[in-house]
Amino acid sequence: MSQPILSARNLYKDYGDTCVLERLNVDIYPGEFITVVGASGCGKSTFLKLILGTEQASRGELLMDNQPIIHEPDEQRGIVFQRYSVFPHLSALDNVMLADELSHSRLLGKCFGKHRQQILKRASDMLAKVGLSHALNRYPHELSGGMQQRLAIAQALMKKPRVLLLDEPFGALDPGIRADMHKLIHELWHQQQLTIFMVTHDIAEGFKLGSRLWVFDKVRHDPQAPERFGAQITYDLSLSQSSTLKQSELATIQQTIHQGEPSNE
Ligand SMILES: Nc1ncnc2c1ncn2[C@@H]1O[C@H](COP(=O)(O)OP(=O)(O)OP(=O)(O)O)[C@@H](O)[C@H]1O
Repeated sequence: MSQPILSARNLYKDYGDTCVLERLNVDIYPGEFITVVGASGCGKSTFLKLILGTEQASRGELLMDNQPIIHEPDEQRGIVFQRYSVFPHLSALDNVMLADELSHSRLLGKCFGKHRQQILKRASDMLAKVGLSHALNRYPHELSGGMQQRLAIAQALMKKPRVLLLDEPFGALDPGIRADMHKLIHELWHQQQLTIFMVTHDIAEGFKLGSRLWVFDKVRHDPQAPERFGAQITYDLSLSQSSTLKQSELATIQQTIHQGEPSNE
């Protein structure tokens, strides 16, 4: 088996006195598609931020290629949020070109001549890959929700990241559009040989898309001090074996995800 691309070793994340994540010990291998579910506020986005490098572990280690992860975002890690991943004042094409232009010309953020032509070609190809060839010059507010997420994915992939982080990327989309996005993300996963983490509130989406599904939940509770203990990975399922999942386990996972939400009864 290949070496892990990422490893958590006794990883904790606290905010002040609140423990959000505790004692995570896990290896992630190149090419895995990990879907992450869990109750609201249990620390799913925090885990993505630790991988992205915008947050740091409070204790323990997060390793990438067996080295401590770099504590700032870099080209190896791309992220797409549910909303607001793209710049509203730039056209689709300019949004996708921006990171490359900035890395060639930090001062101006604009390239000229041959460099610009190369970046333009790559950006157009990337937008074609996500099905946005017809919308190169449109601004984000002129795009539908699904198109905006396609744009955000194109932008994140321009730097050829090895790890793609998706924080509820399809949560705001209609079901039909979601199905199209599922197809797209699966194609890109294979084509670009990505390792993907995707947070979702939709367990069916988690099972459908992932090669591995994690459930985050607290295993220890202190009623006097709810902030004392953080979430751990309580289920780590290889989805090729998901058929062996018992109905009772599925019900438990569903309960875990929806705990704390108002009931409809
Ligand atoms: N910068 C921060 N400072 C202090 N507390 C924070 C910060 N970021 C997150 N938290 C807290 O950490 C906990 C986990 O937040 P996080 O956003 O990771 O949860 P989540 O599982 O992604 O939730 P949701 O499903 O609702 O998006 C929450 O209690 C949140 O209030």
